[in-house]
Amino acid sequence: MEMRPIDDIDIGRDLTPSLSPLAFSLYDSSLLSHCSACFSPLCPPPHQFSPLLPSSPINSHHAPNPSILYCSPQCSNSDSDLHVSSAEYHLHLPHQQSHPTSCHLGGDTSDVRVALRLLHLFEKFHLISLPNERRLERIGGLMSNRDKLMSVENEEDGDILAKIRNGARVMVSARRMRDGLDLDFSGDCLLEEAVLCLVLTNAVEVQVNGGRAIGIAVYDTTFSWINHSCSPNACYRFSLQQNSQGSGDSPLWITPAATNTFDEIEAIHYGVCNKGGLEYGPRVILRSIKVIKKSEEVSIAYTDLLQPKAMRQLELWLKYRFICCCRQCDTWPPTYVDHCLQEISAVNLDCTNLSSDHNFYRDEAIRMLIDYVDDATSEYISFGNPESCCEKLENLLIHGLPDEQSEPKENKSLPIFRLHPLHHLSLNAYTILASAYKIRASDLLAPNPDTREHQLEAFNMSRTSSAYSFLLAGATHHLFLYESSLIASLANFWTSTGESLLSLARSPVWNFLVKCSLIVSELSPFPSHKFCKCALTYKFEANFVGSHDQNGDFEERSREFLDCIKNITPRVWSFLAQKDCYLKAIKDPIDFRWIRSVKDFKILDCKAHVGSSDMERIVSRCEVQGCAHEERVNIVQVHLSTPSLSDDLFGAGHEMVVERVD
Ligand SMILES: C[S@@+](CC[C@H](N)C(=O)[O-])C[C@H]1O[C@@H](n2cnc3c(N)ncnc32)[C@H](O)[C@@H]1O
Repeated sequence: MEMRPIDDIDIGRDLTPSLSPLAFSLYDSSLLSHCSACFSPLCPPPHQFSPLLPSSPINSHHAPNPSILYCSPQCSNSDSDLHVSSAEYHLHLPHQQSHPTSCHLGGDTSDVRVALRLLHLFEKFHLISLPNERRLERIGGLMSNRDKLMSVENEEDGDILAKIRNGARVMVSARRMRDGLDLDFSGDCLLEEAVLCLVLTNAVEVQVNGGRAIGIAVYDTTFSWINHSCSPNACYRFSLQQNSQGSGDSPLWITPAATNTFDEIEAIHYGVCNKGGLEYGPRVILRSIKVIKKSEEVSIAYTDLLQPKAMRQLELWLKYRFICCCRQCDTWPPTYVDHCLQEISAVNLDCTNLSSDHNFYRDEAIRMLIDYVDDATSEYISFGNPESCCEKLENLLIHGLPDEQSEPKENKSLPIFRLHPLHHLSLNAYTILASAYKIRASDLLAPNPDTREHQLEAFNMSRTSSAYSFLLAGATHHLFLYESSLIASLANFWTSTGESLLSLARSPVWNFLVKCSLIVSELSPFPSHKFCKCALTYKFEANFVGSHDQNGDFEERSREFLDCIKNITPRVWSFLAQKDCYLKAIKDPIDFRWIRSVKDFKILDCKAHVGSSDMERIVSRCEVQGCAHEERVNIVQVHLSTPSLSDDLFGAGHEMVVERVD
């Protein structure tokens, strides 16, 4: 099945009203911090409410070891019945180790909890018709993809199969406990497996506050029949407001299209499933991000588009078992964006002598770089040490892989590989660094909020955090110029950057720095505390929220926004970047024209960064490499000098390896 528009669609239009979920659940990590019914953050006890069990009073926050919590009696009232009748109540979480259902689930249980809730819904609407296995490929119109997900071709497939099998057995146990049946069960779990596969195939992550994912939800066929593309023409956002379906909602602009008769027959279930949406929980709204012709398919991204092609393809295969053949994936040589996201620099690579060894070392280096970034990130996420995480990531960004990581093979010295600022690992690093510096700032202030010294240090960390946000947005902005579907991530990054800058300018230290003339004069009139939001955001909301003419002067607003960014960047960047070695080396966080693949390498663009004789060397080296290998060649923009921190880290010293097939 797929979805198509009912008419030609402009860019920036809501294509659906806000759609209610069929089932949803928080990730285990958010269960004690967010309400399980409305997903809003929980206040500290006693303003937390346990599920209402058949015999318990409504404010039963003293219930022993509840697995889920609500923010209000109303939320508890709405969801408790489903929690109990779906048998989710009988599914215990890993922290409740003694329970028979807990030992089978190693990781997060949200998939299993959503599957239990969906199974209950399907039974309620009589959508399950056992023992016909064919029916388990699609339930209520939603594809389970069971056959593909449960077939094993390699080791990773085996892990997924085990996860599905274990999850299905846990579901059976929970349902049998609910029904008072013997837990010693030896039958099959076909139905539970199919519903769990259906969740893996159709669930989307629910993101709040521009990016943080706190749970998953499954929507009806209007949303779930939309296929994936790595260059999608639509994106989606969530609304956590209760009863948000109202007069401001867009009408439905999309309709199903079937590719075979079986699917057409299944579409009969479409209406049934559509009536099963819950009246609470995260709602989803689809929006066009490109002009879409009536004959075109509507597509969204199932994966993070800021990953290079190989990673996107691997993720899509592991999660959904299809090979994406979209325009972005089918292009060879890879698109400019894919070049940028995947290629690494080799500092000491002698490019007159490129051999297959270098490709081998390069692949090894990529693996080591990924492991290194993972290790550094887990210092922060798993071990609560943001300082060590910052140190490791910045070391990597500045110096490349540390020496001990790249041991020489057979007495040959290895090329030193370095990430350039648009590589997907650099983008990951900026995200983590922005968050880690922010946490370090608040950790520093927590015990000593009034000490001027601590305030200043915390302010410096906050400004470094803002700078990394800015750099992430600027780098993504550059990629967006070549791939417009990156708009959804980009919008989130600019929003976080704006919020981070405004909170910096509202901090008490800002006024102190202004008084001491420590803030450069161009910045002192920054309209800090007057606004809690960007003035353009106010304008945008006034024009577009609730308006059916959403396309109105969208383009003009976008231009205004870009002008604003270009205007403030020179004034703001040097101030933000001044406390950080890596950031200081980046002259302009939104202008990355100096990173060019040879294909569109323009001498004029680079003259600003290197002298003309250097320029000639670059071009001639590229030509030499281009002629030297006929099939697959590495073209290296020559590293002109060993970069040092006092140099422009990426300007004169930058190089980038670009692969192409002649
Ligand atoms: C959420 S469903 C999308 C609707 C689905 N086509 C259907 O018929 O119900 C996700 C599944 O659709 C298929 N799919 C989605 N996008 C695809 C693509 N670009 N190429 C091939 N299969 C795709 C995969 O089987 C995937 O597991």
